[in-house]
Amino acid sequence: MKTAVIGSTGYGGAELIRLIEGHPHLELAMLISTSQAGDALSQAYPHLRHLAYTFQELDIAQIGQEAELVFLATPPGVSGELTPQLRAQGKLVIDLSGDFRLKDGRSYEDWYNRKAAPDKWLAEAVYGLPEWFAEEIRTADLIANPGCYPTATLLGLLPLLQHRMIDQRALVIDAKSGVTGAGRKVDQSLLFSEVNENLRPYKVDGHQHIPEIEQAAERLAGAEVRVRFVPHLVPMNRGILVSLYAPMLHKYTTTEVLHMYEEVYEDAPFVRIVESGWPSTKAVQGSNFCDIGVHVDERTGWITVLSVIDNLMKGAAGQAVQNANLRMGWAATAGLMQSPLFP
Ligand SMILES: NC(=O)C1=CN([C@@H]2O[C@H](COP(=O)(O)OP(=O)(O)OC[C@H]3O[C@@H](n4cnc5c(N)ncnc54)[C@H](OP(=O)(O)O)[C@@H]3O)[C@@H](O)[C@H]2O)C=CC1
Ligand SMILES: CC(=O)N[C@@H](CCC(=O)OP(=O)(O)O)C(=O)O
Repeated sequence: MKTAVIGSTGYGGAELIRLIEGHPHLELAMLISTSQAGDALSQAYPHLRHLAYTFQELDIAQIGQEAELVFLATPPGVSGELTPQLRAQGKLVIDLSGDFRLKDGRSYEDWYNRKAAPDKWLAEAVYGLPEWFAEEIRTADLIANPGCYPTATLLGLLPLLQHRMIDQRALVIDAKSGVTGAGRKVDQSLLFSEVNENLRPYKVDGHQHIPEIEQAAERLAGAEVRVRFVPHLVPMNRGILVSLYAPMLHKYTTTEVLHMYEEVYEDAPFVRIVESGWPSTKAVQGSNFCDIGVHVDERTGWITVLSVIDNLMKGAAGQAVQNANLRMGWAATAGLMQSPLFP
């Protein structure tokens, strides 16, 4: 299937190129760059110098002629503009940004502080978390790939809500991300000297992924969900660790809850339940896996869920390819079964 990547000089774009190159059914037809059109791919990404591609201008009409599937790996606000034009050309669109994840345009405007896409397109978009919303994704023409933090959080949280095991109004989510989560843009706060040997919270007073987490959680809970979410920046390249804490509604043992998770994710090839030891970001690095561990503290009646992903894989490009596989009826694992990179 002929594929275009818009935003191909960014980290998400580079990961998409790597995955599409190794995919049995996807073919890289166009690499779009608004800043480096005419340059060789190897100028932006020397590690891909074996691939003889040149970046092309953003030209919607040409994409219309040369590609069937378009991945948008662009900053917020861009796909809201481009997607209606691409859909008008009949293209299948998978958007890695937050532009189509929230159904309520006013909520997007509040949290992202920019104009939302038109309601018509927000209504058409399907939230692309394949483990939970596969039926809708199979027939979708516009897939809103989830955010990195929401992916790690929801894969850990939704089984508990589905089984009514926790108080959904008292969820505490402590999240930590590697620096590639912020993209390849130049930013003083992301300099080596500011990030290295440092651990710092950010957006403590409100992160744009809060409404996304609550929106998906409410679908499973059937009731209002409120989360207290605080992200932290960690001096490493890739990886997200989410630690989620909630009071349990009844008494369960860790073994019982682990068994429940095993059943829920029995047919999910990318979710690995960690039964002994604890999840760690290195164990999923470079892969599309999400590792989940749980612990019930019988003394306090609280559960801790620990969930890890590689933000650029299951948190972005890997999940986008997983959505393409599902939408096209290919094997869920097509082009995605790379083992994690270790050490
Ligand atoms: N990094 C991560 O872990 C995750 C990122 N995301 C989301 O995915 C999207 C991409 O993220 P990421 O790759 O990290 O970001 P980057 O900043 O690394 O790359 C974004 C790319 O978008 C292109 N771009 C910028 N402005 C425009 C424009 N006006 N029109 C078209 N293209 C433009 C640029 O490429 P060029 O100059 O070549 O056009 C740029 O390289 C973002 O929305 C992000 O929030 C989601 C989950 C995880
Ligand atoms: C480390 C870091 O800065 N991470 C980013 C993740 C951005 C992202 O994925 O945001 P959208 O897709 O919702 O735009 C952040 O916390 O804002």
